Amino acid sequence: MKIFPSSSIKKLDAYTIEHEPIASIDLMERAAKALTKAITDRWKPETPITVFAGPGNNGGDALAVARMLAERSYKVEVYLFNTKGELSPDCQTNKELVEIMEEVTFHEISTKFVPPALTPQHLVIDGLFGSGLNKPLSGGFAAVVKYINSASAMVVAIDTPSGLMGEENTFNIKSNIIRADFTFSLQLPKLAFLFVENAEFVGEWDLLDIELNEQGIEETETNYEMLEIEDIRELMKPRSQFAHKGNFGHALLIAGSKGMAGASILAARACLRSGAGLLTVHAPLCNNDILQTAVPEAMVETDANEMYFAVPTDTDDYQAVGIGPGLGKNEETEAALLEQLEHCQTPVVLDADALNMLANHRHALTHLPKGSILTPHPKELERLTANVRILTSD
Ligand SMILES: NC(=O)C1=CN([C@@H]2O[C@H](COP(=O)(O)OP(=O)(O)OC[C@H]3O[C@@H](n4cnc5c(N)ncnc54)[C@H](OP(=O)(O)O)[C@@H]3O)[C@@H](O)[C@H]2O)[C@H](O)CC1
Ligand SMILES: [K+]
Repeated sequence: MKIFPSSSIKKLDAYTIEHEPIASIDLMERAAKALTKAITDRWKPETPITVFAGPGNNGGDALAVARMLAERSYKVEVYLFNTKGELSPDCQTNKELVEIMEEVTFHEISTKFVPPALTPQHLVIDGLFGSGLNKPLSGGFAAVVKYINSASAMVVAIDTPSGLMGEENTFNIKSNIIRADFTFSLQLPKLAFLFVENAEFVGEWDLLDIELNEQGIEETETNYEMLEIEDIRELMKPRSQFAHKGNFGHALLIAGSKGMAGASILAARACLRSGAGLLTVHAPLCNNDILQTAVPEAMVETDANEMYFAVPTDTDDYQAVGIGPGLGKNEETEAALLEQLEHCQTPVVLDADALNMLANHRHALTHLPKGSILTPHPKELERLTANVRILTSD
């Protein structure tokens, strides 16, 4: 699934509006219906609802949701923040529709805001800002966010938690971002949802289909994509009825050391599970019996060293080589790794300790065989890239 930066989302809306075609107010109505369904599926009509709406289309969505919930007998109170005396056209239209409803308690805030009581039974709907946020929140809006965050009510964010930038939040102010329990995002997830440091703001998130134009999504380029199970499924090649282990390549795994047999077992199982026909694990003698018992499907080639990887092996007969899990960082292992890579013509997957050791020998990364893959976790990546900027600018 493609992930678009906030700057492209407006274009995708516009594409749908032009090509479906649909009036933008009707697209908002569609979004509000989907949001209302997601809310009414989870919260009963007895739930008191407080809606916080901003001046843009995120606020417009929130006002339309307020109207639809009131039509379904929910008790709804609305706070529309119109501090500049200017609302987006669709927000204005939805304001006019909701403010006349007897069932809704409506407040338009231009200057003074007296915060409402929010109990643990309340559901807050955050429609202050969505994909149109262009800088971190401050001033009055930040105060409203802090108030909502300090309350014990449940919070549902429309499209995105208000205050969270769609992509880059390194310099954002954490206390000025809504901490939602649920985020119902319209059609597409925001890149920011996928970063662990934003989980406290986004809460549980779900995508609501608002039928944005498929062709628009296809034609619009983006640097980000989220791999889903369907994408992986498409990569899997069908196997013929008469296929056998000899048809699916022979992998070599250089892994494990004394006390780290587990890493080599997990990597060996993963390698076989991902489809390699044959697997040989190059391991120190001390791990031989463990490996042969735990992963009988794999062959074991023992290193001349009993405890750790110390002697490079011939890789010519293999189609892929995995190096790293549980290797340890012994000096001899480090030397063996460098020598192994120097002579290796077969694509390698470098993981774990192989990456940790290569952090001190980055030159070795420049002549890896074509098709090689590095799989660092964030800490390993940090070690690998430490001081890179300083090194390249010198
Ligand atoms: N396809 C879809 O996803 C659909 C989305 N919809 C909803 O629309 C919003 C995006 O609406 P938009 O009007 O573009 O933007 P916002 O509502 O998020 O906010 C715009 C206003 O906010 C002001 N702004 C921006 N940053 C700040 C800030 N830090 N402090 C104060 N004010 C801020 C901005 O004013 P400027 O003068 O700064 O431009 C705007 O007034 C999307 O999230 C969905 O909820 C559609 O309803 C359906 C299709
Ligand atoms: K929001």
